[in-house]
Amino acid sequence: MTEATLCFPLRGTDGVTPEEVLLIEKRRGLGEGWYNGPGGKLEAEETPRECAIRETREEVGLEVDPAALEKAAELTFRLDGDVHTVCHVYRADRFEGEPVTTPEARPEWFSVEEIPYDQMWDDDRLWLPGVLSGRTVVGEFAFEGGPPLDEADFVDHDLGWDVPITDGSTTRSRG
Ligand SMILES: COc1nc(N)nc2c1ncn2[C@H]1C[C@H](O)[C@@H](COP(=O)(O)OP(=O)(O)OP(=O)(O)O)O1
Repeated sequence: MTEATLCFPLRGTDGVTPEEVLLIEKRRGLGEGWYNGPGGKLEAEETPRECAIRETREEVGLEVDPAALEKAAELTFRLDGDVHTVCHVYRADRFEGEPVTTPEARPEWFSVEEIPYDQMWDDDRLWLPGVLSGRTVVGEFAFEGGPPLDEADFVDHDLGWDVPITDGSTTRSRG
């Protein structure tokens, strides 16, 4: 089982819903060629928050303000019945720097009204709109026909909205 993060930097957050979200076109690894948030796998001894901040720095060069990093979702992705990845999802409305392309990712700002769901993981259209509107969600998603996960079929899901979510690792003692 892999533990991973996603971070969604937001612009224009004066109202309830932000105007824009920074996505990356993933240039290598799982989900290559699709849009997603910056993110990746937890390293040894790293908390999910530390991972989200590090991955956003490494993938697009933005320095997220830790005080503005808000956990929005905890998503479990199953492949052929087994837990494949637990993913901690964050919103961030304060950060420094301008996004840059790196070997891992090409960043692009999108209006929240024009997110390219047809070029993203199949599950994203089910939870990302709620996350961008400030809600919390715990979700479980079933894929079949892998590995790899990004060649499997999305077959089922279960979502719990507006629930309290913890901000620690699901498998490690440090939070
Ligand atoms: C199954 O549905 C998924 N949906 C979304 N939106 N994101 C997903 C899904 N499954 C995995 N992810 C995310 C979780 C991670 O942020 C990335 C995969 O990261 P990767 O395996 O490339 O991890 P890195 O640490 O960046 O890679 P390196 O090992 O190359 O450093 O996808």
